[in-house]
Amino acid sequence: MTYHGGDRTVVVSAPGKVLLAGGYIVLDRKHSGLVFGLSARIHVLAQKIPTSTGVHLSEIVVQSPQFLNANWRYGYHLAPDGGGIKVTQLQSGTHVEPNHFIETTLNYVLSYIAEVDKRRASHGFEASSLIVLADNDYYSKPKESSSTSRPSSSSSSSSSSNSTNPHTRSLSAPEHLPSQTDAPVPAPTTDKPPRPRFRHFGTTLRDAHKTGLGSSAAIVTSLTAALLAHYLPPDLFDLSTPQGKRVLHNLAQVAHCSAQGKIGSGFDVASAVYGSCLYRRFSPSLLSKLPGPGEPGFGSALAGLVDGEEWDCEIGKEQVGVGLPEGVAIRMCDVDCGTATVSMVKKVHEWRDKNPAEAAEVYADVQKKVDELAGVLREKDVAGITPVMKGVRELMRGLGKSSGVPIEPESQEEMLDALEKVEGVLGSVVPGAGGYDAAAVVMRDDEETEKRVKAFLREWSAQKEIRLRLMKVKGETEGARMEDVGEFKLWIRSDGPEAPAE
Ligand SMILES: Nc1ncnc2c1ncn2[C@@H]1O[C@H](COP(=O)(O)OP(=O)(O)O)[C@@H](O)[C@H]1O
Ligand SMILES: C[C@@](O)(CCOP(=O)(O)OP(=O)(O)O)CC(=O)O
Repeated sequence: MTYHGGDRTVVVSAPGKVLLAGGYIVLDRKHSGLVFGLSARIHVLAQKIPTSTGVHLSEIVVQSPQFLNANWRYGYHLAPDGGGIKVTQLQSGTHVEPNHFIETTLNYVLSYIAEVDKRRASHGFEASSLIVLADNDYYSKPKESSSTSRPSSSSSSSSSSNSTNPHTRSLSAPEHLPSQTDAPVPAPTTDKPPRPRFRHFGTTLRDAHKTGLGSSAAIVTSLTAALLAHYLPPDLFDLSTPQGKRVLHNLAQVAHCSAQGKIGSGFDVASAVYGSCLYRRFSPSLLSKLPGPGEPGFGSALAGLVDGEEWDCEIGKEQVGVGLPEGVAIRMCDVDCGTATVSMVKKVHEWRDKNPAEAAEVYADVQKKVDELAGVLREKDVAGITPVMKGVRELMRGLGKSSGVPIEPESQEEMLDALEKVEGVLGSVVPGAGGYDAAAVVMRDDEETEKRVKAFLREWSAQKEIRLRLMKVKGETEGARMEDVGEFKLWIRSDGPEAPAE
């Protein structure tokens, strides 16, 4: 007999991140970093896959309909000796590349659920479908040729009754509706099609061009929350409560760290859950004793850790305040270049270990600027933003020079100096680890400033033969949240029960 813990249809979203100040120092628990959530979110819709009477389907299907070949099917079993629930990717027909972040998240979250919801028998997971929908800014625009060869929602679903709804117009629906790859190529039209909310990128995920907004943290967080909200009854998981957020944070951190190889400070998962904050990391030793998925004792050790009191990270929401000063926005510039965060971190750490006294001094100076920047933003001191941000840039440039790491490389320095002269721009930085791939701009939130910044970036791109663009995404303070299921009707299975909104 299968236990139904709720199996509700839910949609949860989590925001992307920008580490405005505190890169590198935030890896050390002595210090903290100022992180903002972003308006670009990754949404996960969780729903039941109905089966005929008497048939038991043990399958969890995850689909990312904005990409080619992005359907992952998993079987699952209870591992011996308390090893938790272990999933195995099922292959049928075309080879589907594994998705390490999704698979790891399923192992951790299903094991946690099986452990805390004792009423759920060992095989008590009803089959479910999870659909991932990422806001368009997470990836660079596909080239024109590829975008016209893919069915964009506006064409593929223009005959649907929902065609006037921008949320449902964006894509053909995933597998249970006509398949993306088989959908007809839209007839050429002279009208510019409306911009879909969730566009098809015309590539596999591996070939997609990420813009560095923190896709893995946002997907791990929203997938974790969707699974918890789908399978657990509300008395065991409620995202609107501090306890619900705590469980989500701890579980998503553990899963993300494991998938990522335990290298990050976790600021990206923290902001995916809580939104903007002054973040102090947890002690890395917290995770050191946890067995891996499937290993003896994994299930209970995981639940003990997630629900336990040892978490020493600090999420300073009050240090950041309720939002940015009126009329000021954080915007992101995609520089269309990659940066290797991991090797940069390694090199900075090598330098720090060889020069402990100098490094401690620089780290302390950066920390001062992090606190000052949080302070001017919190106090809505618009005039204070420019000098503090200049100070952040200077220190990060210095850290880069000392350690031999291109944190603010010359090409970025030159560009940011020129950008800061544009009227309405209050400050800029290379966010996070820095490098060549992005710039964050704090600017006046009005059309004229946006036009001037876009014109500047166009001109600079032409002059330097690079591709720089202002993304739509803006800094925002809210973290993970339940979404209105009604807005995602196109992706709700027509063969399943119409679900309550939340
Ligand atoms: N839309 C998506 N659907 C499914 N998986 C995704 C999606 N976006 C990101 N991922 C997962 O996250 C991984 C990217 O993580 P990573 O390289 O750390 O990038 P980021 O810096 O954006 O977090 C992908 O390989 C994939 O496993
Ligand atoms: C160096 C860091 O402190 C900041 C890196 O920030 P980014 O925003 O550059 O990160 P990725 O998008 O994952 O590359 C490492 C960390 O804190 O995890």
